[in-house]
Amino acid sequence: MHPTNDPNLESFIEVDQDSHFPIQNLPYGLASPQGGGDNFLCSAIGDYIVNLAALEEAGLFDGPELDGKKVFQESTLNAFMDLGHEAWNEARTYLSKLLSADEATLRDDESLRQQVLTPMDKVELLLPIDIGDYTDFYSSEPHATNVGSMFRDPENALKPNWKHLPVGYHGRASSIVVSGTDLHRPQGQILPPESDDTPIFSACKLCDFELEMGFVAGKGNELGDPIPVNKADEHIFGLMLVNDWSARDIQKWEYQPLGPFLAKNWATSVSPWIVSLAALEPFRIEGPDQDPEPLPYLQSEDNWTFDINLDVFLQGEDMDEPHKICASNAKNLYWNVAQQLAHQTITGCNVKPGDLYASGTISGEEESSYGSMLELSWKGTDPLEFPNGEERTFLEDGDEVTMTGYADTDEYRIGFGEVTGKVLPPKDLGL
Ligand SMILES: O=C(O)/C=C/C(=O)CC(=O)CC(=O)O
Ligand SMILES: [Ca+2]
Ligand SMILES: [Mg+2]
Repeated sequence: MHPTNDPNLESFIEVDQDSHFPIQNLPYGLASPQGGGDNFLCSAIGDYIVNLAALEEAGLFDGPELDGKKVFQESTLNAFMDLGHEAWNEARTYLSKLLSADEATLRDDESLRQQVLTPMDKVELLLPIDIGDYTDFYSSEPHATNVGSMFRDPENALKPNWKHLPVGYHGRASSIVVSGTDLHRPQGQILPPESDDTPIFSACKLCDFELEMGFVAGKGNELGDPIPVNKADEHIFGLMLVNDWSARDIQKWEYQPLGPFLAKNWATSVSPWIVSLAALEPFRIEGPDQDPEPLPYLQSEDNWTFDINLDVFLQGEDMDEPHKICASNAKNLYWNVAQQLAHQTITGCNVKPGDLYASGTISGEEESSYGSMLELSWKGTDPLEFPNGEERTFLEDGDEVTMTGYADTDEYRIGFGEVTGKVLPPKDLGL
């Protein structure tokens, strides 16, 4: 085990047992101080934000990879990600040491601590990466089976390609927003119930979320040179929570034969934190049996996956608190991130630092682990009931959806924080 993952490692900063941010995590983000001042790239420990720009400025990242670099003075993580996995590991090792209980450099320097540590509730967290391209896969078998059954044919829910390749589509990067951004219900073409072929213009009536995880590409590849599946780790910087908001009625009418288009381009929300692959290393578990055996370019050594708990909460305007409506896990994915990246690039397609690759909706076998309203309410036929007597088939105006994710051991928890967003009423477009 890498020393930065040692469960016995402790920081001089107190961290609650159930905090998402023990010293073994050290996620990456971008903070904006509430009282004004410049944004800065950061990490987190317990209830504190760690200013990476200040640590760099103080010359404390002085290893062979990072010495003299100014990557943390930037307004996104892209330049740092472009340095590659050896630089990421060096930053993690140095940060882990600086924050550890038996290292005096930061612990005993009051003025440096003032510059570097800020209570988390004194900053706003922004999107820490510049996302050039966004791909969304479709990699959970229960989800693909459920959607295939509802949209097409329950007898042939999975298309013949599904177990041979990680099905995906190219999404829209410009509308990716950070947690806390509220969104207007989208409008567009939908089919009214009385027609099979003549659409109307309407606000979306079947507004949905999708529980997903995304990985962020770090170092890219040259056009023409695929990333081999067992080298994918070196190109994946870390993981985020993703809510791929979806307009199911727009989708149902527009999607054939090229796949989702406007149904999913109006917003995709992500957590402000990127958790590194290095921090998730202890949570790699054996993946599902893949039968038929994938083609060689998709054969991932040890066929691993991640064990990460994922929960979804919904709070309507008249509800006193958020209610858990889904408990799923990243291990419900059939295809892992290495296979997804190998597949994305096998044609020679190049990826760039900051590209986002979402997993697809992560549903498990149990109804309580379905990762979308479409599945939870079974296309609106089986409403969810809430303690205040309200029901939901799809999202209503004012509904706030919050997703959270964490991997657990007995000793500590590696969390992603949360991704949250509220559905606002449709804008008046004067149409
Ligand atoms: O099966 C379909 O027609 C499309 C299903 C989806 O909603 C695509 C999608 O966003 C992938 C996913 O989240 O799993
Ligand atoms: Ca999706
Ligand atoms: Mg989207």
